[in-house]
Amino acid sequence: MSSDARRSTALKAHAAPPLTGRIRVPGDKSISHRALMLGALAIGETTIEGLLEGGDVLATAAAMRAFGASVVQRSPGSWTVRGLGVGGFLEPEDIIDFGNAGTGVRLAMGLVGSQAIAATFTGDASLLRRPMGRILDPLRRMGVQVIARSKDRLPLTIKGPDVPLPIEYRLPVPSAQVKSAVLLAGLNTPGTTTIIEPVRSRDHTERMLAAFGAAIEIDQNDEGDRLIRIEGRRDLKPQSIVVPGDPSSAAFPIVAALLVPGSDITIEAVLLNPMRTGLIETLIEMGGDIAIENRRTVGGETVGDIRVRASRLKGVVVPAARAPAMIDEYPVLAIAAAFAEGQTVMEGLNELRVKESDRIAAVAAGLAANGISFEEGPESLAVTGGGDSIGGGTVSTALDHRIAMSFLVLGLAAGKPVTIDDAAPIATSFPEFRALMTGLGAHFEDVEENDA
Ligand SMILES: O=C(O)C1=C[C@@H](OP(=O)(O)O)[C@@H](O)[C@H](O)C1
Ligand SMILES: C=C(OP(=O)(O)O)C(=O)O
Repeated sequence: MSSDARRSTALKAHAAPPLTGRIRVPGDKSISHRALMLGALAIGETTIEGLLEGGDVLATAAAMRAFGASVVQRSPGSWTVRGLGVGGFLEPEDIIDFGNAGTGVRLAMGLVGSQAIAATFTGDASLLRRPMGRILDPLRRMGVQVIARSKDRLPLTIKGPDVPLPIEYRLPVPSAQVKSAVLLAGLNTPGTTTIIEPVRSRDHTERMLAAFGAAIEIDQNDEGDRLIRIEGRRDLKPQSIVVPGDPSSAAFPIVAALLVPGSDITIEAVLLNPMRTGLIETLIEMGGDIAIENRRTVGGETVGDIRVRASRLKGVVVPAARAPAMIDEYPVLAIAAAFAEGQTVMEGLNELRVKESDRIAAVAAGLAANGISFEEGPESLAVTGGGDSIGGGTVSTALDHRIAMSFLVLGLAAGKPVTIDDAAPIATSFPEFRALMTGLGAHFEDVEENDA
Protein backbone atom coordinates (compact mmCIF):
# COMPACT_ATOMS: atom_id res chain seq x y z
CA MET A 1 0.00 0.00 0.00
CA SER A 2 1.41 3.44 -0.79
CA SER A 3 1.92 5.70 2.22
CA ASP A 4 -0.71 8.05 0.76
CA ALA A 5 -3.31 5.29 0.74
CA ARG A 6 -2.52 4.19 4.28
CA ARG A 7 -5.05 5.43 6.83
CA SER A 8 -3.97 6.80 10.16
CA THR A 9 -4.03 3.91 12.59
CA ALA A 10 -2.52 5.42 15.72
CA LEU A 11 -4.32 4.27 18.85
CA LYS A 12 -4.27 5.39 22.47
CA ALA A 13 -5.03 3.18 25.48
CA HIS A 14 -6.35 4.82 28.65
CA ALA A 15 -6.27 3.59 32.25
CA ALA A 16 -9.05 0.99 32.45
CA PRO A 17 -11.65 0.29 35.14
CA PRO A 18 -11.61 -3.32 36.44
CA LEU A 19 -11.69 -5.72 33.48
CA THR A 20 -14.44 -8.31 33.83
CA GLY A 21 -16.18 -10.94 31.73
CA ARG A 22 -15.66 -14.13 29.74
CA ILE A 23 -14.11 -14.11 26.28
CA ARG A 24 -12.78 -16.43 23.62
CA VAL A 25 -9.66 -15.44 21.74
CA PRO A 26 -9.30 -16.43 18.07
CA GLY A 27 -7.82 -19.73 16.94
CA ASP A 28 -4.17 -20.59 17.40
CA LYS A 29 -2.04 -19.12 14.62
CA SER A 30 0.46 -22.00 14.47
CA ILE A 31 -2.27 -24.63 14.21
CA SER A 32 -4.27 -22.55 11.70
CA HIS A 33 -1.34 -22.29 9.25
CA ARG A 34 -0.66 -26.01 9.54
CA ALA A 35 -4.33 -27.00 9.15
CA LEU A 36 -4.52 -25.20 5.81
CA MET A 37 -1.21 -26.60 4.60
CA LEU A 38 -1.83 -30.22 5.53
CA GLY A 39 -5.38 -29.95 4.23
CA ALA A 40 -3.91 -28.75 0.91
CA LEU A 41 -1.85 -31.96 0.69
CA ALA A 42 -4.51 -34.47 1.80
CA ILE A 43 -6.78 -36.00 -0.84
CA GLY A 44 -10.39 -35.19 0.06
CA GLU A 45 -12.06 -32.59 2.24
CA THR A 46 -10.53 -31.26 5.45
CA THR A 47 -12.82 -29.15 7.61
CA ILE A 48 -11.46 -26.54 10.00
CA GLU A 49 -13.49 -24.91 12.80
CA GLY A 50 -12.13 -21.88 14.60
CA LEU A 51 -9.52 -20.97 12.00
CA LEU A 52 -7.73 -17.73 12.85
CA GLU A 53 -8.83 -15.21 10.21
CA GLY A 54 -5.87 -12.91 10.75
CA GLY A 55 -3.70 -11.52 7.96
CA ASP A 56 -0.94 -14.11 8.42
CA VAL A 57 -3.26 -17.10 8.08
CA LEU A 58 -5.24 -15.54 5.24
CA ALA A 59 -1.92 -15.22 3.37
CA THR A 60 -1.43 -18.97 3.82
CA ALA A 61 -4.97 -19.62 2.57
CA ALA A 62 -4.24 -17.56 -0.54
CA ALA A 63 -0.93 -19.38 -1.06
CA MET A 64 -2.59 -22.80 -0.87
CA ARG A 65 -5.07 -21.63 -3.52
CA ALA A 66 -2.17 -20.44 -5.67
CA PHE A 67 -0.75 -23.98 -5.49
CA GLY A 68 -4.07 -25.35 -6.74
CA ALA A 69 -5.93 -26.41 -3.56
CA SER A 70 -9.54 -25.40 -3.00
CA VAL A 71 -9.76 -23.32 0.19
CA VAL A 72 -13.23 -22.01 1.02
CA GLN A 73 -14.65 -20.07 3.96
CA ARG A 74 -18.11 -21.55 4.75
CA SER A 75 -18.91 -19.12 7.56
CA PRO A 76 -16.76 -17.08 9.97
CA GLY A 77 -14.06 -19.41 11.33
CA SER A 78 -15.40 -22.42 9.45
CA TRP A 79 -13.37 -23.47 6.40
CA THR A 80 -12.98 -26.41 4.05
CA VAL A 81 -9.88 -27.39 2.12
CA ARG A 82 -9.77 -29.89 -0.74
CA GLY A 83 -6.21 -31.01 -1.18
CA LEU A 84 -4.11 -32.16 -4.11
CA GLY A 85 -2.24 -35.10 -2.65
CA VAL A 86 1.36 -35.17 -1.43
CA GLY A 87 3.51 -33.87 -4.31
CA GLY A 88 0.46 -32.57 -6.17
CA PHE A 89 1.05 -28.81 -5.97
CA LEU A 90 0.82 -26.87 -9.24
CA GLU A 91 3.34 -24.21 -10.17
CA PRO A 92 1.82 -20.87 -9.11
CA GLU A 93 1.27 -18.30 -11.83
CA ASP A 94 2.18 -15.34 -9.71
CA ILE A 95 4.52 -14.24 -6.94
CA ILE A 96 3.27 -15.40 -3.53
CA ASP A 97 3.10 -12.56 -1.03
CA PHE A 98 3.11 -13.71 2.59
CA GLY A 99 2.77 -10.20 4.04
CA ASN A 100 4.02 -10.23 7.63
CA ALA A 101 3.93 -14.02 8.15
CA GLY A 102 7.24 -15.68 8.99
CA THR A 103 5.63 -19.02 9.78
CA GLY A 104 3.58 -18.98 6.59
CA VAL A 105 6.45 -18.32 4.20
CA ARG A 106 8.96 -20.58 5.93
CA LEU A 107 6.63 -23.58 6.08
CA ALA A 108 5.50 -22.96 2.50
CA MET A 109 9.12 -23.01 1.33
CA GLY A 110 9.40 -26.44 2.93
CA LEU A 111 6.28 -27.61 1.10
CA VAL A 112 7.53 -26.41 -2.28
CA GLY A 113 11.09 -27.63 -1.64
CA SER A 114 10.30 -31.24 -2.39
CA GLN A 115 8.06 -30.66 -5.40
CA ALA A 116 9.39 -30.14 -8.92
CA ILE A 117 7.88 -26.67 -9.26
CA ALA A 118 9.25 -23.16 -8.93
CA ALA A 119 7.69 -20.53 -6.69
CA THR A 120 8.67 -16.96 -5.86
CA PHE A 121 7.96 -15.60 -2.38
CA THR A 122 7.87 -12.07 -1.04
CA GLY A 123 6.45 -10.22 1.94
CA ASP A 124 6.15 -6.86 3.69
CA ALA A 125 9.08 -4.70 4.81
CA SER A 126 9.35 -6.66 8.06
CA LEU A 127 9.40 -10.07 6.36
CA LEU A 128 11.98 -8.91 3.78
CA ARG A 129 14.41 -8.26 6.65
CA ARG A 130 14.02 -11.67 8.30
CA PRO A 131 16.61 -14.45 7.81
CA MET A 132 15.59 -17.27 5.49
CA GLY A 133 18.97 -19.08 5.39
CA ARG A 134 17.84 -21.23 8.31
CA ILE A 135 15.24 -22.79 5.99
CA LEU A 136 17.24 -22.62 2.76
CA ASP A 137 20.33 -24.41 4.16
CA PRO A 138 18.57 -27.74 4.83
CA LEU A 139 16.48 -27.38 1.66
CA ARG A 140 19.63 -26.91 -0.44
CA ARG A 141 20.95 -30.17 1.01
CA MET A 142 17.77 -31.84 -0.21
CA GLY A 143 18.51 -30.60 -3.73
CA VAL A 144 16.49 -27.38 -3.84
CA GLN A 145 17.69 -24.51 -6.04
CA VAL A 146 17.43 -21.02 -4.58
CA ILE A 147 17.64 -17.74 -6.46
CA ALA A 148 17.75 -14.76 -4.11
CA ARG A 149 18.60 -11.14 -4.91
CA SER A 150 20.20 -10.49 -1.57
CA LYS A 151 21.69 -13.30 0.46
CA ASP A 152 18.98 -15.54 1.87
CA ARG A 153 16.39 -12.80 2.18
CA LEU A 154 13.06 -12.46 0.41
CA PRO A 155 12.09 -11.97 -2.33
CA LEU A 156 13.43 -15.29 -3.56
CA THR A 157 12.56 -18.13 -5.88
CA ILE A 158 12.94 -21.76 -5.01
CA LYS A 159 12.70 -24.76 -7.30
CA GLY A 160 12.39 -28.27 -5.97
CA PRO A 161 14.28 -31.18 -7.60
CA ASP A 162 12.56 -34.09 -9.37
CA VAL A 163 13.81 -36.47 -6.71
CA PRO A 164 14.61 -34.78 -3.39
CA LEU A 165 17.24 -36.33 -1.12
CA PRO A 166 16.29 -37.36 2.39
CA ILE A 167 18.58 -35.72 4.97
CA GLU A 168 19.42 -36.02 8.62
CA TYR A 169 19.31 -32.51 10.01
CA ARG A 170 20.41 -31.31 13.42
CA LEU A 171 18.56 -28.09 14.20
CA PRO A 172 21.08 -25.28 14.76
CA VAL A 173 18.40 -23.04 16.33
CA PRO A 174 15.48 -24.07 18.53
CA SER A 175 12.90 -23.18 15.89
CA ALA A 176 9.60 -24.89 15.20
CA GLN A 177 9.55 -23.14 11.84
CA VAL A 178 12.82 -24.74 10.73
CA LYS A 179 11.81 -28.14 12.09
CA SER A 180 8.44 -27.88 10.36
CA ALA A 181 9.82 -26.75 7.00
CA VAL A 182 12.14 -29.78 6.86
CA LEU A 183 9.40 -32.19 7.98
CA LEU A 184 7.01 -30.80 5.37
CA ALA A 185 9.71 -31.16 2.69
CA GLY A 186 10.22 -34.72 3.96
CA LEU A 187 6.59 -35.52 3.19
CA ASN A 188 7.31 -35.71 -0.54
CA THR A 189 10.87 -37.04 -0.25
CA PRO A 190 11.49 -40.73 -0.89
CA GLY A 191 13.03 -42.47 2.13
CA THR A 192 13.40 -41.19 5.68
CA THR A 193 14.05 -37.57 6.60
CA THR A 194 15.37 -37.20 10.14
CA ILE A 195 15.38 -34.16 12.41
CA ILE A 196 17.59 -34.08 15.48
CA GLU A 197 16.14 -31.59 17.94
CA PRO A 198 18.47 -30.79 20.86
CA VAL A 199 16.15 -28.12 22.33
CA ARG A 200 12.41 -28.75 22.20
CA SER A 201 10.12 -26.31 20.42
CA ARG A 202 6.38 -26.30 19.79
CA ASP A 203 5.32 -29.68 18.34
CA HIS A 204 2.11 -28.90 16.44
CA THR A 205 3.56 -30.09 13.13
CA GLU A 206 4.47 -33.49 14.55
CA ARG A 207 1.08 -33.93 16.21
CA MET A 208 -0.85 -32.84 13.14
CA LEU A 209 1.22 -34.91 10.71
CA ALA A 210 0.49 -37.99 12.82
CA ALA A 211 -3.23 -37.15 12.85
CA PHE A 212 -3.24 -36.76 9.04
CA GLY A 213 -1.74 -40.27 8.78
CA ALA A 214 1.87 -39.40 7.90
CA ALA A 215 4.53 -42.02 8.69
CA ILE A 216 6.18 -40.07 11.51
CA GLU A 217 8.06 -41.50 14.50
CA ILE A 218 9.47 -39.71 17.50
CA ASP A 219 12.28 -41.04 19.66
CA GLN A 220 15.20 -39.91 21.77
CA ASN A 221 18.90 -40.58 21.30
CA ASP A 222 21.36 -41.30 24.13
CA GLU A 223 22.17 -37.58 24.45
CA GLY A 224 18.52 -36.81 25.14
CA ASP A 225 17.94 -35.13 21.76
CA ARG A 226 14.53 -35.64 20.24
CA LEU A 227 14.66 -37.61 16.95
CA ILE A 228 11.82 -37.07 14.50
CA ARG A 229 11.70 -39.33 11.47
CA ILE A 230 9.30 -39.00 8.56
CA GLU A 231 8.99 -41.53 5.78
CA GLY A 232 8.02 -39.67 2.61
CA ARG A 233 5.63 -40.22 -0.27
CA ARG A 234 2.71 -41.49 1.78
CA ASP A 235 -0.81 -40.18 1.29
CA LEU A 236 -2.40 -37.95 3.91
CA LYS A 237 -5.98 -38.47 5.05
CA PRO A 238 -8.23 -35.41 5.36
CA GLN A 239 -9.20 -34.40 8.91
CA SER A 240 -11.82 -32.46 10.87
CA ILE A 241 -9.87 -29.93 12.88
CA VAL A 242 -11.05 -27.77 15.77
CA VAL A 243 -8.52 -25.01 16.42
CA PRO A 244 -8.16 -24.08 20.10
CA GLY A 245 -7.76 -20.48 21.26
CA ASP A 246 -4.30 -19.00 20.76
CA PRO A 247 -2.34 -18.73 24.03
CA SER A 248 -0.11 -16.09 22.42
CA SER A 249 -3.21 -13.91 21.89
CA ALA A 250 -4.66 -14.80 25.32
CA ALA A 251 -1.41 -13.41 26.77
CA PHE A 252 -2.65 -9.83 26.29
CA PRO A 253 -5.92 -10.03 28.23
CA ILE A 254 -4.16 -12.23 30.82
CA VAL A 255 -1.51 -9.62 31.56
CA ALA A 256 -4.03 -6.77 31.37
CA ALA A 257 -6.28 -8.46 33.94
CA LEU A 258 -3.36 -9.12 36.28
CA LEU A 259 -2.33 -5.46 36.15
CA VAL A 260 -5.63 -3.55 36.19
CA PRO A 261 -6.78 -3.47 39.84
CA GLY A 262 -10.04 -5.30 40.60
CA SER A 263 -10.07 -7.31 37.36
CA ASP A 264 -11.49 -10.83 37.12
CA ILE A 265 -11.76 -12.39 33.65
CA THR A 266 -12.00 -15.85 32.11
CA ILE A 267 -10.65 -16.77 28.69
CA GLU A 268 -12.30 -19.92 27.39
CA ALA A 269 -10.85 -22.83 25.42
CA VAL A 270 -7.22 -21.77 25.25
CA LEU A 271 -4.55 -24.16 23.93
CA LEU A 272 -2.40 -25.43 26.83
CA ASN A 273 0.25 -27.39 24.95
CA PRO A 274 3.23 -27.41 27.37
CA MET A 275 5.47 -25.87 24.71
CA ARG A 276 3.16 -22.82 24.72
CA THR A 277 2.51 -22.19 28.42
CA GLY A 278 5.82 -20.63 29.54
CA LEU A 279 4.20 -17.22 30.08
CA ILE A 280 1.50 -18.62 32.35
CA GLU A 281 4.14 -20.50 34.35
CA THR A 282 6.20 -17.32 34.69
CA LEU A 283 3.26 -15.13 35.68
CA ILE A 284 2.24 -17.66 38.35
CA GLU A 285 5.83 -17.60 39.69
CA MET A 286 5.53 -13.82 39.83
CA GLY A 287 2.50 -14.19 42.07
CA GLY A 288 -0.23 -13.95 39.43
CA ASP A 289 -3.63 -15.37 40.41
CA ILE A 290 -4.22 -17.60 37.39
CA ALA A 291 -6.34 -20.73 37.55
CA ILE A 292 -6.92 -23.27 34.81
CA GLU A 293 -10.49 -24.55 34.83
CA ASN A 294 -12.25 -27.19 32.77
CA ARG A 295 -9.03 -28.76 31.43
CA ARG A 296 -9.91 -31.11 28.54
CA THR A 297 -8.55 -32.59 25.32
CA VAL A 298 -9.70 -31.22 21.96
CA GLY A 299 -8.31 -32.69 18.74
CA GLY A 300 -5.28 -34.15 20.51
CA GLU A 301 -4.36 -30.92 22.33
CA THR A 302 -5.04 -29.92 25.94
CA VAL A 303 -7.24 -26.86 26.27
CA GLY A 304 -8.67 -25.10 29.29
CA ASP A 305 -10.41 -21.97 30.53
CA ILE A 306 -8.04 -19.49 32.12
CA ARG A 307 -9.34 -17.40 35.03
CA VAL A 308 -7.23 -14.38 35.89
CA ARG A 309 -7.64 -12.02 38.82
CA ALA A 310 -5.68 -8.82 39.44
CA SER A 311 -2.57 -9.53 41.48
CA ARG A 312 0.50 -7.95 43.01
CA LEU A 313 3.47 -9.27 41.08
CA LYS A 314 7.11 -9.66 42.06
CA GLY A 315 10.13 -9.82 39.76
CA VAL A 316 11.66 -13.19 38.85
CA VAL A 317 14.50 -14.56 36.77
CA VAL A 318 13.08 -16.24 33.66
CA PRO A 319 15.54 -18.95 32.64
CA ALA A 320 16.80 -19.15 29.05
CA ALA A 321 15.58 -22.76 28.88
CA ARG A 322 11.98 -21.53 29.04
CA ALA A 323 12.32 -19.30 25.97
CA PRO A 324 10.95 -21.73 23.36
CA ALA A 325 7.76 -22.19 25.39
CA MET A 326 7.06 -18.44 25.55
CA ILE A 327 9.04 -17.06 22.63
CA ASP A 328 6.35 -14.66 21.39
CA GLU A 329 5.28 -13.60 24.89
CA TYR A 330 8.37 -11.66 26.07
CA PRO A 331 7.10 -8.25 24.92
CA VAL A 332 3.97 -8.54 27.07
CA LEU A 333 5.94 -10.11 29.93
CA ALA A 334 8.09 -6.96 29.89
CA ILE A 335 4.89 -4.97 30.52
CA ALA A 336 3.94 -7.22 33.46
CA ALA A 337 7.50 -6.76 34.76
CA ALA A 338 7.08 -2.98 34.69
CA PHE A 339 4.46 -3.33 37.43
CA ALA A 340 6.21 -6.04 39.48
CA GLU A 341 8.12 -5.35 42.65
CA GLY A 342 11.85 -5.57 41.92
CA GLN A 343 13.57 -6.70 38.77
CA THR A 344 12.49 -9.29 36.19
CA VAL A 345 15.39 -10.75 34.24
CA MET A 346 14.73 -12.42 30.88
CA GLU A 347 17.57 -14.44 29.41
CA GLY A 348 18.20 -16.39 26.22
CA LEU A 349 16.35 -13.90 24.01
CA ASN A 350 18.61 -14.03 20.94
CA GLU A 351 15.77 -15.23 18.66
CA LEU A 352 13.79 -12.09 19.56
CA ARG A 353 16.21 -10.09 17.43
CA VAL A 354 14.85 -11.72 14.24
CA LYS A 355 11.09 -11.61 14.73
CA GLU A 356 8.69 -9.17 13.03
CA SER A 357 10.90 -6.49 14.60
CA ASP A 358 14.04 -6.69 16.72
CA ARG A 359 11.80 -7.25 19.73
CA ILE A 360 14.47 -6.55 22.35
CA ALA A 361 15.16 -3.17 20.78
CA ALA A 362 11.47 -2.39 20.14
CA VAL A 363 10.48 -3.24 23.72
CA ALA A 364 13.42 -1.27 25.09
CA ALA A 365 12.43 1.78 23.04
CA GLY A 366 8.82 1.50 24.23
CA LEU A 367 9.84 1.14 27.86
CA ALA A 368 12.14 4.16 27.57
CA ALA A 369 9.35 6.23 26.00
CA ASN A 370 7.15 5.44 29.00
CA GLY A 371 9.63 6.10 31.82
CA ILE A 372 10.25 2.43 32.72
CA SER A 373 13.75 1.38 33.83
CA PHE A 374 15.45 -1.50 32.08
CA GLU A 375 18.81 -2.90 31.07
CA GLU A 376 19.22 -4.28 27.59
CA GLY A 377 21.87 -6.93 26.86
CA PRO A 378 22.65 -8.61 23.55
CA GLU A 379 20.41 -11.55 24.48
CA SER A 380 18.66 -10.35 27.61
CA LEU A 381 16.37 -7.75 29.04
CA ALA A 382 15.97 -6.83 32.70
CA VAL A 383 13.01 -4.64 33.63
CA THR A 384 12.64 -2.88 36.97
CA GLY A 385 9.08 -2.53 38.11
CA GLY A 386 7.20 -0.40 40.51
CA GLY A 387 8.25 3.00 39.17
CA ASP A 388 5.83 5.90 39.66
CA SER A 389 3.97 7.74 36.98
CA ILE A 390 4.83 5.49 34.08
CA GLY A 391 3.13 5.75 30.69
CA GLY A 392 2.44 8.84 28.65
CA GLY A 393 4.68 7.83 25.74
CA THR A 394 4.21 7.08 22.06
CA VAL A 395 5.55 3.76 20.89
CA SER A 396 6.67 2.78 17.42
CA THR A 397 5.16 -0.60 16.61
CA ALA A 398 7.70 -1.36 13.84
CA LEU A 399 5.26 -3.56 11.85
CA ASP A 400 5.05 -5.85 14.88
CA HIS A 401 1.64 -6.92 16.20
CA ARG A 402 3.02 -8.11 19.53
CA ILE A 403 4.73 -4.77 20.21
CA ALA A 404 1.48 -2.97 19.35
CA MET A 405 -0.71 -5.03 21.71
CA SER A 406 1.85 -5.12 24.53
CA PHE A 407 2.07 -1.35 24.76
CA LEU A 408 -1.70 -0.94 24.57
CA VAL A 409 -1.83 -3.24 27.62
CA LEU A 410 0.66 -0.89 29.29
CA GLY A 411 -1.73 2.00 28.65
CA LEU A 412 -4.64 0.14 30.27
CA ALA A 413 -2.65 -0.31 33.48
CA ALA A 414 -0.46 2.82 33.66
CA GLY A 415 -1.38 6.14 35.23
CA LYS A 416 -0.92 7.99 31.94
CA PRO A 417 -2.28 6.90 28.53
CA VAL A 418 -0.02 5.17 26.01
CA THR A 419 -0.20 5.70 22.26
CA ILE A 420 1.01 3.32 19.57
CA ASP A 421 1.82 4.86 16.21
CA ASP A 422 0.28 2.06 14.16
CA ALA A 423 -2.40 -0.39 15.23
CA ALA A 424 -2.74 -2.02 11.78
CA PRO A 425 -0.27 -4.88 12.49
CA ILE A 426 -2.60 -6.22 15.21
CA ALA A 427 -4.79 -7.70 12.47
CA THR A 428 -2.06 -10.15 11.48
CA SER A 429 -2.75 -12.34 14.52
CA PHE A 430 -5.62 -10.90 16.59
CA PRO A 431 -8.11 -8.83 14.55
CA GLU A 432 -10.65 -8.98 17.40
CA PHE A 433 -8.21 -7.56 19.98
CA ARG A 434 -9.77 -4.13 20.27
CA ALA A 435 -13.39 -5.34 20.38
CA LEU A 436 -12.68 -8.11 22.89
CA MET A 437 -10.67 -5.88 25.20
CA THR A 438 -13.30 -3.13 24.94
CA GLY A 439 -15.93 -5.73 25.90
CA LEU A 440 -13.94 -6.42 29.08
CA GLY A 441 -13.94 -2.69 29.92
CA ALA A 442 -10.86 -1.31 28.17
CA HIS A 443 -10.92 2.15 26.62
CA PHE A 444 -9.06 2.88 23.38
CA GLU A 445 -9.14 6.08 21.39
CA ASP A 446 -8.31 6.60 17.73
CA VAL A 447 -5.68 9.29 17.32
CA GLU A 448 -5.22 11.53 14.31
CA GLU A 449 -1.80 10.99 12.76
CA ASN A 450 -0.69 14.55 13.62
CA ASP A 451 -1.63 14.03 17.28
CA ALA A 452 0.12 10.65 17.64
O1 LIG B 1 6.11 -22.66 14.15
C1 LIG B 1 5.38 -21.71 14.48
O2 LIG B 1 4.15 -21.69 14.26
C2 LIG B 1 6.00 -20.57 15.19
C3 LIG B 1 7.26 -20.71 15.71
C4 LIG B 1 7.97 -19.63 16.40
O3 LIG B 1 9.01 -19.16 15.55
P1 LIG B 1 10.45 -19.88 15.47
O4 LIG B 1 10.27 -21.22 14.91
O5 LIG B 1 11.26 -19.00 14.56
O6 LIG B 1 10.97 -19.88 16.87
C5 LIG B 1 7.06 -18.47 16.77
O7 LIG B 1 7.84 -17.33 17.10
C6 LIG B 1 6.09 -18.13 15.68
O8 LIG B 1 5.22 -17.11 16.08
C7 LIG B 1 5.24 -19.31 15.32
C1 LIG C 1 7.01 -14.42 15.46
C2 LIG C 1 5.72 -14.43 15.14
O1 LIG C 1 5.20 -14.86 13.94
P1 LIG C 1 5.87 -15.24 12.56
O2 LIG C 1 7.27 -15.73 12.79
O3 LIG C 1 4.98 -16.28 11.99
O4 LIG C 1 5.85 -14.00 11.71
C3 LIG C 1 4.68 -14.00 16.12
O5 LIG C 1 3.51 -14.23 15.81
O6 LIG C 1 4.99 -13.45 17.19
